[in-house]
Amino acid sequence: MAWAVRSLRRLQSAASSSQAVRLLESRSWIRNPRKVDVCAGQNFVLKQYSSETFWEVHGASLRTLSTTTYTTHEDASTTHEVSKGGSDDGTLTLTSKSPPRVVFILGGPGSGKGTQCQKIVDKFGFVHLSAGDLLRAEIQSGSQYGDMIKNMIKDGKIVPSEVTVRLLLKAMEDSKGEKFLIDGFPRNDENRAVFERMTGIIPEFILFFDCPEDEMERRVLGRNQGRVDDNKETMQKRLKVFIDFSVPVVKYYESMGKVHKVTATGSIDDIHTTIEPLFEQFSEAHSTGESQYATGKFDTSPTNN
Ligand SMILES: Nc1ncnc2c1ncn2[C@@H]1O[C@H](COP(=O)(O)OP(=O)(O)O)[C@@H](O)[C@H]1O
Ligand SMILES: Nc1ccn([C@H]2C[C@H](O)[C@@H](COP(=O)(O)OP(=O)(O)O)O2)c(=O)n1
Repeated sequence: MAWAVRSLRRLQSAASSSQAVRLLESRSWIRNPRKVDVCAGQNFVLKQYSSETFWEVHGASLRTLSTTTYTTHEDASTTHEVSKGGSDDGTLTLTSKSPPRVVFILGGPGSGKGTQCQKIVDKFGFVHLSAGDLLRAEIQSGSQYGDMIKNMIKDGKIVPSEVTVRLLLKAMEDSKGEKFLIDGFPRNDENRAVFERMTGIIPEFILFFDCPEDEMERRVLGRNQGRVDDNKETMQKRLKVFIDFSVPVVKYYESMGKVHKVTATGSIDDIHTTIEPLFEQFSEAHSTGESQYATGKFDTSPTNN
């Protein structure tokens, strides 16, 4: 979960008393691991610095910080008590970490996102996270949000972003992966903004499966997975939601030059062959330590218009 730590604007000693001592404020320290002495009983306020760097915070001998990492949000600093006891002084080690690499997989319902993700996972070792699967698992888990999620899915609506992003983040952290295919997300602008705000992650690129509506409907109605939303009535609503809310997100990323549009008709293998070079290029760029995220060098020109 080390990657989940947002970069820190500053790390302050912020004990409730007025003796709070600022430990770090300038940017210079963020480049290298840094050790900071702390005293028992202090609190620390962790704040985001920017979306470029992620931080791991370990307390060498501090009970409450040992192997703990933190996520901070743009609009909310997080206060952590370092130690409750009086004999637990120690050292914090701050280590910068690379953010995880994320590719968003978008396309209408039934356009083949999940099918292609599986093939990419098999070959390129990404962790595949389907937002829809996570929401369905949340229903099954008996969560307090279960009924709400189920009703919204049944009605073809988009579940509130805070719920979906929290599920995604947890799955990312649990997986311990470093590169992710996030499938069926972001489905609207709110999804996109909340994800960016909560993680600071900018996607490497977006793969958009372009499929005619009648083909999507045919596939969904033939999918036979017992889903509450794979019926004609809900499918009509999902297609409308897709056009009204998801297509604008694709356009947003298009304006950033991040979208690879893939024609989603044709055989499963042919479509895979079309998108494979994109992931080969991605793997090559990252095996040499380069990152589009960091360098802007990754070729994001569309593969198949
Ligand atoms: N290229 C394709 N041609 C025909 N059927 C496909 C193709 N890709 C996927 N399918 C089938 O269409 C259905 C929907 O695919 P899926 O990957 O679940 O779509 P999505 O994740 O976009 O909703 C599945 O039954 C799948 O087997
Ligand atoms: N980001 C997301 C993804 C899915 N959902 C909900 C609403 C969607 O209609 C359902 C099903 O999504 P899923 O991606 O599994 O399936 P389709 O691409 O529609 O076939 O889940 C959501 O609310 N927010």
